[in-house]
Amino acid sequence: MDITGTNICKSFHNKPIIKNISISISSGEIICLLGPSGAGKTTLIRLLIGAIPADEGEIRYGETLIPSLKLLKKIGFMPQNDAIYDDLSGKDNLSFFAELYGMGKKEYAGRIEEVLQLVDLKGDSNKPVREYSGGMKKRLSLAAALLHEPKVLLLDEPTVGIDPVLRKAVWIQLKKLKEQGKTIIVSTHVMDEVTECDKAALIYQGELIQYDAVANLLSLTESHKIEELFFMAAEKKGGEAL
Ligand SMILES: Nc1ncnc2c1ncn2[C@@H]1O[C@H](COP(=O)(O)OP(=O)(O)OP(=O)(O)O)[C@@H](O)[C@H]1O
Repeated sequence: MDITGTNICKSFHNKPIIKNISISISSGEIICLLGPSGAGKTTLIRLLIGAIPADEGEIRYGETLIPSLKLLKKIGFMPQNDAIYDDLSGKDNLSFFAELYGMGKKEYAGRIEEVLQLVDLKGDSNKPVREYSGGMKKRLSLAAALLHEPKVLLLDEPTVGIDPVLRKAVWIQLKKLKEQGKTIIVSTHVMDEVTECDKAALIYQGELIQYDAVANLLSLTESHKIEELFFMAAEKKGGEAL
């Protein structure tokens, strides 16, 4: 499902946080929203799922305007701070989310096993989440976002706080999901992760400073490092890049 944002603006307390961003994401692509802390990535994701309204502009999934109750079932969202319950087991957390998504018990029992397998948590699914490591919690959150087989996945910093081996495992899973035709939007401030994506949207101080295929973006740099594009943006604006 293609996603199109047109002239999106959002302010908090009269301070512009998202400044006239237009972006098109084609079905089946993995794109990353890359930018330093405070650039506006989480705010843009919240706008893209319809969790907060834009002050100006519009967002459409296909032809449908966001927010839309009908679309909610097609969207999987993984927040930055894992929204899972420590006292419940991994499996009980997933049952809870399945009920929230309005899935029937018969439907979700099998699906829970599938997503647990996908994130490699089958062996630990009966343990309470308080006994999980940070990486296991991230993987459980990813499983929760996938339960209802959404067409579009928005993941807010899915690899923050997890070690490089698990980070790689998350990316392998995301690529498998892309192969299944899912559209995936991932926010990150880890510049290296950009090479895992088809396209990168570089967000700096609430503006979309570049949006292109990763190879094209790298060709704009001398160092072949994406940081350089932020340094150039900072120089223009007299601010700090990272
Ligand atoms: N609900 C809110 N009310 C007021 N200000 C907010 C709100 N949400 C975000 N902001 C502000 O908007 C700016 C962008 O925040 P946002 O969380 O979108 O950045 P980010 O790029 O996701 O950062 P990080 O990488 O640290 O998560 C910050 O200055 C933040 O304080």
